[in-house]
Amino acid sequence: MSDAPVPPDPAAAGRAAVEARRARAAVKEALRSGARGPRDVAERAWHEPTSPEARLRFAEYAGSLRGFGPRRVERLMASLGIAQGKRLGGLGGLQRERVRGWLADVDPSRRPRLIVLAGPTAVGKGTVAQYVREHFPQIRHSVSATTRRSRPGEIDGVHYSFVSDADFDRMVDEGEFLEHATVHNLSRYGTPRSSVQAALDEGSSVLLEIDLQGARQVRESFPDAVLLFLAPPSWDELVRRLVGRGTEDEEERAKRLRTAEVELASQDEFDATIVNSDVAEAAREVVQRILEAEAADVEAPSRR
Ligand SMILES: Nc1ncnc2c1ncn2[C@@H]1O[C@H](COP(=O)(O)OP(=O)(O)OP(=O)(O)O)[C@@H](O)[C@H]1O
Ligand SMILES: Nc1nc2c(ncn2[C@@H]2O[C@H](COP(=O)(O)O)[C@@H](O)[C@H]2O)c(=O)[nH]1
Repeated sequence: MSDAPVPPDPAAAGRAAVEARRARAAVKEALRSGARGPRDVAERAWHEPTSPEARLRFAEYAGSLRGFGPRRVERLMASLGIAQGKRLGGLGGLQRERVRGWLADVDPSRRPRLIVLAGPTAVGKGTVAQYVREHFPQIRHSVSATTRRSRPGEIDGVHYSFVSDADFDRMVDEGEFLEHATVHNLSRYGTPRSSVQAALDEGSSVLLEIDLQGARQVRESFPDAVLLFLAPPSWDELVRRLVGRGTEDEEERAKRLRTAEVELASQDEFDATIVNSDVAEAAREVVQRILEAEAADVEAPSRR
């Protein structure tokens, strides 16, 4: 094979540029229509430097907000010390802090919430949460720590932080968990306090996919958290999903189903039950509940 440099493909570059413009236009339209809030867009830009949000010019971003004409955008940029042409993803640390301060005034109509998604084993919590992750990037997801071994395909730091028993003990002792529990009498799981608090402070709601014991602990320490219970269409379907997933042996499946009976009996403790017959529909219902909760009670002081 030759080592000669591959000549650029102008047609492919042109197509990519058109696609990128389209993606930025979609973000602006979402801001204009109110489908996405300005805080969500800014945080996404800062967390994902290659995203369309990051490539959006600040002037276009601010200009997409209701009530922000060119003169107002110009004044805003001058007051925040942002030069013309600057992209959202290119803002420095100080500029980001100033933008966050401004957003706190401009978007006071939404309050970030802690959302618990619980439900029996294999009901589809992970599948629904993954759908939310892919289609509704404004909602953040907590990555739990666990002492269980990773399954094939699971990535440390993405699906879970896989830790030893000793590390888990240390994290408990140092108060690093917002809640933690031994689940199915097998392994320990815990929600990291600092990353969840950081996301809330940045104005994003955070979804916790945790068990019933964890849900109860969250309700104690965050009385304004929203607790959603994901239920199966039927018991038989739940068993089919657990067996079909094929990640547990017979003995562990039996343990999980025993926990599932207890969890199904606890639905009344939750703010809402969502039946997972169809993944996309269940995910949309979860997001709908989150948006409603963010918009509710904004005048009420946080009880946290
Ligand atoms: N609506 C659905 N219809 C059919 N199958 C589904 C649906 N939702 C999820 N599943 C399937 O059910 C199985 C279990 O899903 P998943 O692993 O997401 O459950 P879970 O609630 O996160 O389980 P656990 O609590 O044990 O971790 C998977 O094989 C998944 O593909
Ligand atoms: N209390 C908590 N429960 C958690 C947390 N992370 C996950 N879980 C729950 O554990 C079971 C089993 O999960 P699996 O990945 O081993 O199948 C499931 O119900 C999860 O929701 C957590 O941080 N705290």
